[in-house]
Amino acid sequence: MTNQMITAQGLTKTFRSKGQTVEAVRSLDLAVGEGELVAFLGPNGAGKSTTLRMLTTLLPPTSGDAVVAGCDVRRDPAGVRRRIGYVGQGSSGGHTQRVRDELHAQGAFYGLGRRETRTRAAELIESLELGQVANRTVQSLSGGQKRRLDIALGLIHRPELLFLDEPSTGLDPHSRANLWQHIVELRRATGTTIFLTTHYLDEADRLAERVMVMDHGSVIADDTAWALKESLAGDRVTLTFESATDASAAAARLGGEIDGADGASARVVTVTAPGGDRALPRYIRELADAGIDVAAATHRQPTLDDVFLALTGRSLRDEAAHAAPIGEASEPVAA
Ligand SMILES: Nc1ncnc2c1ncn2[C@@H]1O[C@H](COP(=O)(O)OP(=O)(O)OP(=O)(O)O)[C@@H](O)[C@H]1O
Repeated sequence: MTNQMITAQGLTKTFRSKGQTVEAVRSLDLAVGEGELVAFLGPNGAGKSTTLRMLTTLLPPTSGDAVVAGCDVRRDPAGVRRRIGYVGQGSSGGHTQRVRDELHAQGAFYGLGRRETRTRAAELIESLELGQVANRTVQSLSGGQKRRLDIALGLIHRPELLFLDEPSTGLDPHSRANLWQHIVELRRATGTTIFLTTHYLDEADRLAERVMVMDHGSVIADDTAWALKESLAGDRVTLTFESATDASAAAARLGGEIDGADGASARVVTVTAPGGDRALPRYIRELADAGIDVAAATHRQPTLDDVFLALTGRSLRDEAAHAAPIGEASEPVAA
């Protein structure tokens, strides 16, 4: 059996502020095994960062327990911190220190000896391709280089477990892809367990072995991306007809939904079907036998956004677009 790197039972965080109570995390149970790469997804305000902050001992839980890298977050926070790396949302930007010196300072902070610090910094500079900028000041780095430095800083003491809070947010697609290549390669080489939050569903889909979806402070799904899509969303087959009458007859026959009440969308029917690529020709034949001609047809595999939609009736993409800006949360009075 795999050893557990993170376990939590009933982990809860309630903020009280100006007479209001926010239940940021509600009685969360979770288990992450050694060597896993787990992505934590959810809309803004779902409670992902608060969970990470409790697991990394930056925030005391209101109730519940968690053991992280073998240490209890309440009884041995120092032990947790020694064994984990944490890369938060804020970047290392603004420092006038050189990249190499920043890594040396971090090594000293973790109590590494001078020689070990230098060896380790050199290793990370190489593996995260920071060689060309190692003698530059941190503030002169690009966004992608800064995030790679953040990860190097989080790894200097060879943690068994690395927490990354939105590692790729704000990066352009090329830098995102490059950062991920480094994360995946590091993990392959060292077997480090990685627990991360991201708003990029495609990243979680492609790279994480397990996806946890959080909403309103609770985990509402926990499985591989493939299993979630297969069990909760199904493939989407979209059929377009010459008339709304044909569309409505087809929808009734196939158990599909008409996209809109009038106009062109009233002629479009969407059917959710497992193995949609195989279902599509069958639908077309069945409708032809009933005298209904299909004008156009497409098939699309489900995404993690479809999973969230199936679970909550809301789209994660829309939520992200309409989310309140960071900083609107009121100051906590009691934790
Ligand atoms: N220090 C705080 N004081 C009061 N409320 C807080 C505090 N920190 C977080 N919250 C509230 O707790 C809830 C969860 O916030 P959290 O930052 O954990 O969400 P998140 O899922 O990480 O969101 P995002 O994706 O935007 O980072 C939100 O309603 C937030 O406003």
